[in-house]
Amino acid sequence: MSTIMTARPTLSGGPSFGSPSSTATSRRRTKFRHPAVRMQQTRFHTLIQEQGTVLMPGCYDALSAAIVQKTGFSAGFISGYALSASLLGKPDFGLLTPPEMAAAARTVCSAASLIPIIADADTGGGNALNVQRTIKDLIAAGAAGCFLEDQAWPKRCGHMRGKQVIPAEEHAAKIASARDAIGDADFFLVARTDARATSAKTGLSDAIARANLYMEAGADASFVEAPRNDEELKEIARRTNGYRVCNMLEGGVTPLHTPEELKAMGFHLIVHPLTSLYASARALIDVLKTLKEKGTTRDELDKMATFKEFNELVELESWFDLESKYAGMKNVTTAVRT
Ligand SMILES: C[C@](O)(C(=O)O)[C@H](CC(=O)O)C(=O)O
Ligand SMILES: [Mg+2]
Repeated sequence: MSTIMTARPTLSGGPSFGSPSSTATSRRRTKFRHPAVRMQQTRFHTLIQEQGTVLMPGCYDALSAAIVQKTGFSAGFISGYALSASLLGKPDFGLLTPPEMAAAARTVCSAASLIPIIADADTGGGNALNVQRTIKDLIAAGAAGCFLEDQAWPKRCGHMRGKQVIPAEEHAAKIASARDAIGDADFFLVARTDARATSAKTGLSDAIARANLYMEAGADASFVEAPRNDEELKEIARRTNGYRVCNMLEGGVTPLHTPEELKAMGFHLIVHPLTSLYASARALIDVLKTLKEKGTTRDELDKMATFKEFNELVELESWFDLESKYAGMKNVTTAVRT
C-alpha cells in the first residue's frame, strides 16, 4: 500500500529542482501549478529511490511480460509501438486505441503481477476529458503508471519524421487532468514531450521548457523524446526538474547507453521499449526462413526454446498440481452426494 507524501519525494542522483529557464515558462508555471501538493509515494518512486535508475524493458503481451519478470527486471513497460506491431501488425502511427492498450495492460499486469508496469498512453485518446477515461482504465487494468505525450493526433513513433505537437498549455492541462484522475492511486505519471523534433534550432529548448511546465502541472517525471547526442542528453538532465526518463531505442536517433552512464548524466527511468519486439521478430524471421527453405527445424533447435523450457516458463507444473487438487475434491463431492 502506498503512503501519502506531503511534498514531492527527495530526488536522489539528479540535480535539484531549478528555476524556470524562461519568462514564458515562468508565466505558465503560475497558471499550471497543480493544487495537489500531496503527491503519492508510488511503487516507481520507491524503486527509483532504492536503485537510482530503473531499467524497464518493453513488452507487448502476457508472454513477453512474464519473460521480463522471470529474467529479473524490477519493472516493465508496455510499448505502444510494440503493441501496435503485435496486436495489429501495424506501425506506431496512431492506429492503436486506448481501449486496446487497456485490454493489453490487463493481461500483461496479470502475467507479471510481481513487478510494476508502465503503460504507453500515447496522447491519452483526445483532450483532457478523454485523458481521464484513459488513465482510469489503465489503473483498473493494474498498470502502475503511464507515459502521456504532447503529439498532435494522429501521433507517430517518436523517432519517425513528420511529428507535430499540440500547444504546451493544452498538454499541461491534460497532465493536470491526468493527475486529478489518478487521485490517490499508486500510479506514476510521466509527461513526454516530442517538441525536440519540431525545430533543429529551438526544438531542444522548447522541449526542456515543456518538460518543466508539465512537471508543474502534476507529472511525476518528464521524458524529452529523441535527443540527438550526448550533449543534448546532458543539457536535458541539467535543465529539467525532477525525475527524468530516457528512451534507448535500437536504431533510433539517441545514442545507446548503459544505465550507469545514464545515471551519471542524471536520468532515473531507462526504457528499452523495442528490445523484446525486435529480438522476437529477428528470431521468427530467421527460424521460419530456414523452415521454409529446408522443410524441417531439426538443425535449428538451439535457436528455439525447448518444450521443457517453455513449459517451465508458463509454469505448467503448477497447473498439474491444481488439476490434482480439484480432481481429488471431485471424488469427495461425488462421495458426499451418493
Ligand atoms: C517509447 C515508444 O513510445 C513506444 O511506443 O515504445 C516509442 C518507441 C520508440 O520509438 O522508441 C517512441 O519513442 O515513440
Ligand atoms: Mg509509444
